Amino acid sequence: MRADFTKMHGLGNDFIVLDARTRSLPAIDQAMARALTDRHTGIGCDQLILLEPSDTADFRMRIFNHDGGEVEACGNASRAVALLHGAAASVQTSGGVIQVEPRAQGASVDMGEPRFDWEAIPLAYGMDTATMPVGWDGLDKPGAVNVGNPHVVFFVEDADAAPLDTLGPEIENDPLFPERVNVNVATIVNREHIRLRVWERGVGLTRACGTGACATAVHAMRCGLVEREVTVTLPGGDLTIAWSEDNRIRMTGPATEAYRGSFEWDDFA
Ligand SMILES: N[C@@H](CCC[C@H](N)C(=O)O)C(=O)O
Repeated sequence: MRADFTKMHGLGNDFIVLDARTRSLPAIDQAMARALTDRHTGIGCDQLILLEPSDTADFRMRIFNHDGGEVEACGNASRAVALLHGAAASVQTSGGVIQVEPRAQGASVDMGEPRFDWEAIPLAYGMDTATMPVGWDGLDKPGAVNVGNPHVVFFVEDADAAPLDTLGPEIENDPLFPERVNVNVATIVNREHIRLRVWERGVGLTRACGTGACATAVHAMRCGLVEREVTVTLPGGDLTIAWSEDNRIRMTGPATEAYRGSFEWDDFA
């Protein structure tokens, strides 16, 4: 069987989107997700996105990382699917229901409420998630936030100089994080601007991470370091993140369709 896909990205964090909302597709397992996301022998991307019908929202978005693992949330993909859908919609994810709204050249997304309890991150044992008493070779005292998926955030002098390629995988796989974790290193430029690099769980270094931008901005706001609306500059470009008085995170930024294509399902199954 031939299957259609759309190749999209949000600030260079790229996706294969498969749309099974009106035409069902065979089940996707971890091995198939890995085969499709492979940049040498597959189509290649950071995340594979599968759209399906939903009983509780306008549609459901499932997210598979580059390593094939299925995860709960993806901020950049939320904007991409808003663009693809072409209208405001509620989207069921395993991290919660989010609200997407296409905008000129992108989308704005209500990402829901952040969670700070150590059990909700999740961490292996209890501690203060605003200033965690832990460290890894010079990266220390991070904060932890769950914005649908788990994040740890380090404030550093110079995010570009942080050794994320070596410490990222170490921290991602530390037993402190039973579900593993996305690792953010951030520099506060001023009260309205943060620079950020992200080591994504199940992927590695990416050009941008929407949930990482949300988690980092909210942690910086929780620490009183920035205003309740900030620009977060990632290697791939800028996102605007706001945390409202009623505890909801709004992310606004670009999304792009790169091209469409099709592939033979059995070649990857
Ligand atoms: N690229 C994403 C996050 C994708 C999932 C993440 N790697 C995880 O494992 O939680 C984003 O834009 O938020």
